Amino acid sequence: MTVHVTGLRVALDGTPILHGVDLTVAAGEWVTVIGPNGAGKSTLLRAVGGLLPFTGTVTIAGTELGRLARRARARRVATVVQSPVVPPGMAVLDYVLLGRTPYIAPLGRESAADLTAVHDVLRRLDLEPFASRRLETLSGGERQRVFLARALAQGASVLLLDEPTSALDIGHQQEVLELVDRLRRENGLTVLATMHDLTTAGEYADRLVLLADGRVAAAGPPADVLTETLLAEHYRVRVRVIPGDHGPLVVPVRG
Ligand SMILES: Nc1ncnc2c1ncn2[C@@H]1O[C@H](COP(=O)(O)OP(=O)(O)OP(=O)(O)O)[C@@H](O)[C@H]1O
Repeated sequence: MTVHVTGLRVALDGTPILHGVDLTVAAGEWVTVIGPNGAGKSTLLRAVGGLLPFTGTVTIAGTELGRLARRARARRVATVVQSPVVPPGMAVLDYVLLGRTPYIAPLGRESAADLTAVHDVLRRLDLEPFASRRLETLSGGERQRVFLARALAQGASVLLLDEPTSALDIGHQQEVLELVDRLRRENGLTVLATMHDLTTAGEYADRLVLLADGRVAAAGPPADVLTETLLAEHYRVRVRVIPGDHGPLVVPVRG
């Protein structure tokens, strides 16, 4: 499903944060938003996920976000925010099952298909041994995988990922990103993510969007955005950009 964002403006508590962002993610494409702290990356993702009021237009497969009822929207778009609120005492299995809410009738019970979907995603994310554990007893990285599991269990065609691997060791980082990429290739999942690790961002995305002070400063294939000049200008850092097998490798160097 194509995501089309036009003239997106967001103000938080009266402070303008996004100043007219245009962005398209084609169906089955992976776009990652990069940019320095405070640039507005999370705000952008939350607005596209319908979690924040905004002006401008966001359409999902041609339908304006605001025209979709909550359940219909949840079947199309799943968002993993940076610090989800966790109901106290909830077991991993029950939390991931919440991802199936858009398919369960109000006051109804989950079906066998819902449970199969949940177990499938727990298996894919190495989370089966944690199924009955309370969420608050998990490590930060284990919990981050559970948040992703809930979003995947939602079965939406568009996945919004805000810093999905920030708490993961490099092994799990690669595993999680490869899984998302496989779902994208096999099921046509559309991915809009934010990431701080520029090399990883470039390795997995078809296109990068560099956000700075609430505006798009550059957009295009990773090699066009991950340049020493653009990164020096927007991150105030000296980097060396080295050609890699799956995109440029960005190495910070002492100035
Ligand atoms: N309620 C608020 N009132 C005013 N400004 C806010 C409010 N909430 C967030 N902001 C500001 O909005 C800006 C964008 O925040 P956002 O979290 O979207 O940035 P980000 O690019 O995701 O940053 P990071 O890389 O640090 O996660 C920040 O400068 C933040 O301080």
